[in-house]
Amino acid sequence: MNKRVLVTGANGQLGKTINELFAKNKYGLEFTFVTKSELDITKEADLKPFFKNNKFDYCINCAAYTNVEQAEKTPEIAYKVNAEGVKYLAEACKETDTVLIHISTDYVFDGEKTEPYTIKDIPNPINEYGKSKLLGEQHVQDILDDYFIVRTSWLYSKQYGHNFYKTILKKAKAGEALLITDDQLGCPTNTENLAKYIISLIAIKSKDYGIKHFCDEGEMTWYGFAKNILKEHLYEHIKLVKAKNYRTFARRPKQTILK
Ligand SMILES: NC(=O)C1=CN([C@@H]2O[C@H](COP(=O)(O)OP(=O)(O)OC[C@H]3O[C@@H](n4cnc5c(N)ncnc54)[C@H](OP(=O)(O)O)[C@@H]3O)[C@@H](O)[C@H]2O)C=CC1
Ligand SMILES: Cc1cn([C@H]2C[C@H](O)[C@@H](COP(=O)(O)OP(=O)(O)O[C@H]3O[C@@H](C)C(=O)[C@@H](O)[C@H]3O)O2)c(=O)[nH]c1=O
Repeated sequence: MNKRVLVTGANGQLGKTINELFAKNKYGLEFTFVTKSELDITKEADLKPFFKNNKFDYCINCAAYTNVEQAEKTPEIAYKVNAEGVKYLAEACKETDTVLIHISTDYVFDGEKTEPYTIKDIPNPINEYGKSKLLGEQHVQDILDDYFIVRTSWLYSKQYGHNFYKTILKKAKAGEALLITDDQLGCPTNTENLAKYIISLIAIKSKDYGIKHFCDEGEMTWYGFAKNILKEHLYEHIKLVKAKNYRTFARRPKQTILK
């Protein structure tokens, strides 16, 4: 029998990628994609009947508040979605025996470790986005037994959404010189690879529940990532300057390579 899979936050870059790659019922999966306007995860009263009426086997939660800078200025919005909304989602999954595949972030770590972060390392987020995402993880762990928390890093789609990859291309196309921080180390992760990993958990009927780390190979700084993007698109003539202490509103962890 087909497994019924709900994807929340379907208008985001990961949601759209899952839709593009898997909506046509591959691997015997039957998908329902819901955008924020169709199912707002912070609306508890809408969420529970929706789950009860539909009987999903899995819920892939791609819904999140991902604006790291704005989260620092108005944290309550980030907590509402990334923590409270996730709690309601976990409760709805609990009541309906739905396995939750929840996506989290490398920004739950403080970045002070010199080695890659393992799933056993203790999170210690240094910005409001990371704190709100950690609280979301904790709700999932408190409420559910059958869950996957998939932490990933520096996510980008070449087609969909807002991300560093697209920002750099936009600036390069406009002929803007680029001043890019060289102070953080991480692994950019293409949404297509993450989407395949998530679906593989369902396809192989994994019951190895708990926290997972998934990122693409290749550690680099944002400067290095920008350099690669310019090279890929033959924009190597665009001026690219390493920034030390690039000023942002939110602090970012120095190194968040996920093992
Ligand atoms: N982007 C990144 O670099 C990284 C992301 N992640 C995590 O991966 C996951 C997917 O991220 P990504 O695809 O990049 O995120 P996006 O910001 O591209 O997409 C998130 C989606 O969630 C929607 N959304 C926001 N609030 C709600 C709500 N209350 N109810 C339902 N939907 C809502 C947004 O809608 P709208 O736009 O209309 O507000 C948007 O469509 C998230 O959990 C994120 O934290 C992890 C590491 C890196
Ligand atoms: C646009 C730009 C950014 N930067 C810096 C700012 C920041 O330190 C770094 C990355 O900038 P961004 O704002 O694009 O990325 P940021 O919002 O920090 O990305 C994070 O998003 C959340 C959702 C995650 O979960 C993380 O894994 C991570 O991907 O690059 C520059 O140095 N120059 C620039 O021109």
